[in-house]
Amino acid sequence: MTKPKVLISDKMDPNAARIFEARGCDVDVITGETPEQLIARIGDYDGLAIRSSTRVTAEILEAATNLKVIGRAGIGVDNVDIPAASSKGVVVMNTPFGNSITTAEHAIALIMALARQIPAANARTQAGEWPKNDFMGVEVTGKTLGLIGAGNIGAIVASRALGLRMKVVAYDPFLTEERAIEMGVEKVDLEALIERADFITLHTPLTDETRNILSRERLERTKKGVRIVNCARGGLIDEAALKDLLDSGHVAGAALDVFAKEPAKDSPLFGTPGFICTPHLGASTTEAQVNVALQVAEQMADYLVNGGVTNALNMPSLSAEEAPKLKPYMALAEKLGSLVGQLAHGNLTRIGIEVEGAAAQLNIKPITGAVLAGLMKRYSQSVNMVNAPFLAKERGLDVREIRREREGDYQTLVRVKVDTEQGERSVAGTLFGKTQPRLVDIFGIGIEADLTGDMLYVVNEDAPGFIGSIGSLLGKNGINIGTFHLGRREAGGEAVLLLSVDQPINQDVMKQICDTPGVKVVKALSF
Ligand SMILES: NC(=O)C1=CN([C@@H]2O[C@H](COP(=O)(O)OP(=O)(O)OC[C@H]3O[C@@H](n4cnc5c(N)ncnc54)[C@H](O)[C@@H]3O)[C@@H](O)[C@H]2O)C=CC1
Ligand SMILES: O=C(O)CCC(=O)C(=O)O
Repeated sequence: MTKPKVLISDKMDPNAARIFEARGCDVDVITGETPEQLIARIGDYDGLAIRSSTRVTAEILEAATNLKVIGRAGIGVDNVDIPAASSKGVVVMNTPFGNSITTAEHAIALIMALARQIPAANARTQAGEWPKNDFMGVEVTGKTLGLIGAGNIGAIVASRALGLRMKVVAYDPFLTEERAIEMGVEKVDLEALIERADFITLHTPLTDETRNILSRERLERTKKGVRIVNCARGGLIDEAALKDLLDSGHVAGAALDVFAKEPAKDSPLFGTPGFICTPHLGASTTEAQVNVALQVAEQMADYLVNGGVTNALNMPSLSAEEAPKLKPYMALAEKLGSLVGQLAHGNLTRIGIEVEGAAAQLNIKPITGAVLAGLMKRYSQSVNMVNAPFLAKERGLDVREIRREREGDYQTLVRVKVDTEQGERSVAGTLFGKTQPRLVDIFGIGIEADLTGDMLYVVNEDAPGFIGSIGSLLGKNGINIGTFHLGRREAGGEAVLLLSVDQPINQDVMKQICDTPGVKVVKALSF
C-alpha cells in the first residue's frame, strides 16, 4: 500500500512531522508559499496540516485532487472554506483544546498589561526617561470583567479572573444558568455587559452573528474608562470606532492580539495612546504548540491510515476502536446504496437507513454516510462519505435513520429503503464472518450474493430452463460467469438472478438478454 502523503504548510512544532512519519505517512514541510505555489503542489497530497497562515480557499481545494483531510493545529478554522471542503469530500479537523490555556493566559496577560500600561512604561524606561509620574494604573481586584463568549477559553479566563478577585459577568447565548453558576460567573445579556464591565474580553469565533459584535454603537455605550481585550478573532470589534474612542479617552485602553486584516503590518490604531497589540500570539507557547502539533498529526494520521475521525468539523467522530468495527459495515452500506442507486428509477426523494441487531450498537452516522455515498455515485464520481450527506441535503433528499436493537433473521442487518415511483422498495445486507458484506434481500426477495465487480441483474418469471438459457447466451457471447445467485418470491412467481461476470456486458448482449422469453427487467451493475 502506498503511504499517505502529508504537507505541513505552516510553521509547526517538529513533533508533528515525527508523528506523521512514525504513523506511516510521508511528510513534506514547505511553509510560506503563495496561493499559486500551493495550488501547483497540493494535488500530490492526501493531507494538509496548517495553522492560521495558510488560507485554504475553494481554488486550492479545486486543485487538491487527492486531498482527504485538512488538519488545523489550533482552534479557529476561519482560514478554511469548510463548505468547499465538505463538497469535495475533505474532512476538516481542528484541535479544540490544545492551546486554550495558553490563549486564556495571553488574555489575562493583556488585561494586566492594560491595567498597568506595562508596554509603554517599559519602552520609555528603556529609553532612559524614568517616567514614574506618567503611569498611574488601576487595580483589577474588585473590577467587573465582561466575558463575551464563555466556551473553552472564556471559561479558563473566567477562572483566572476570579483568582484575581475580579467579578465576572458573561454573555453567551449558549451559556446555561447552571453552567454559569458552576463557572462562578453572572450570566447577563450583552447590553448589560456593555454597560457594567470595567474590562471586556472577547472569546467567540468570528461568525455572521459575532462580526462587529463590539460595534461603534456598543463601544459608545461602554463605561467611560473601559479596557478591552481581543484574543479571539479580528472582525469582532469595529477597529475605526475603537481608534476614535481611544483618542477621545472614552476607552482607556485596548489590547488586540488579532486584527480584521492579518498580518496587520499597518493600522490606524498603531501608536494610539492606550493601545497595545501582539501579532496573533495567543497560542504561541512551547506547551500549546507541542500540544496542537502532536494532536493534529495523531488525528490526521489516524484518519489517513485507519479511518478514525476525531474533532472533525464536517463529519461525525469515529474513534480508533470504532473505525475497524465500522469498516465492514461501511463497505456493506456503500454496496447497498450503490445497488439502490443503480436499480431505482427516477428522482429519489426519501431514503431510510435501518440498522438491526449488532449493527444497532454502532454509530449509525458513518453507515448513513456510506449508504449515501454509494447511492450518489450515479450523480458524481467524487462523492464520498464526507460530502454525501451534504450533497443529499442539497438535493432535498429526506434521510431517515432507524435503529432496531432486536435481531431478526440475521444477527446483524443493514437495510436501505427508498420511495420510488413503484412504491417503497428495500434492499438489505449482512456480514458473514463479521467482515464479509452479503446482500440478503432485494426488493422483498431473499437472495445471498456478494456485490462485487461487474454483475448482471435479471428479474424474470420463474420457469424451467430459464437459467440455462441465460447461461448459454452469455457463454455464446464469450462472457464467463463468476458467481451465480438466485432468489424467488414463490415457485413459478417472480424470480431474481444476480450473477457476477468477468467483463462488462455490452449493449448487444443486454438486448439479447432482454429479448429472452420470461425476462421482465435486466440491468448491468457495477460495484
Ligand atoms: N489568538 C489566538 O491565537 C487564538 C484564538 N482563538 C480563538 O478563540 C475563540 C474561542 O475559542 P474557544 O473558547 O476554544 O471556542 P469555543 O467554541 O469553546 O467557545 C466559543 C464560545 O463562543 C460562544 N458564542 C458563539 N456565538 C456567540 C455570540 N453571538 N455571542 C456570544 N458568544 C457566542 C459559543 O457559545 C461558545 O461558548 C475562537 O475564535 C478561536 O479561534 C483560539 C486559540 C488561539
Ligand atoms: O496557530 C496560531 O498561532 C493561531 C491559533 C489560533 O488562532 C487558533 O487556534 O484559533
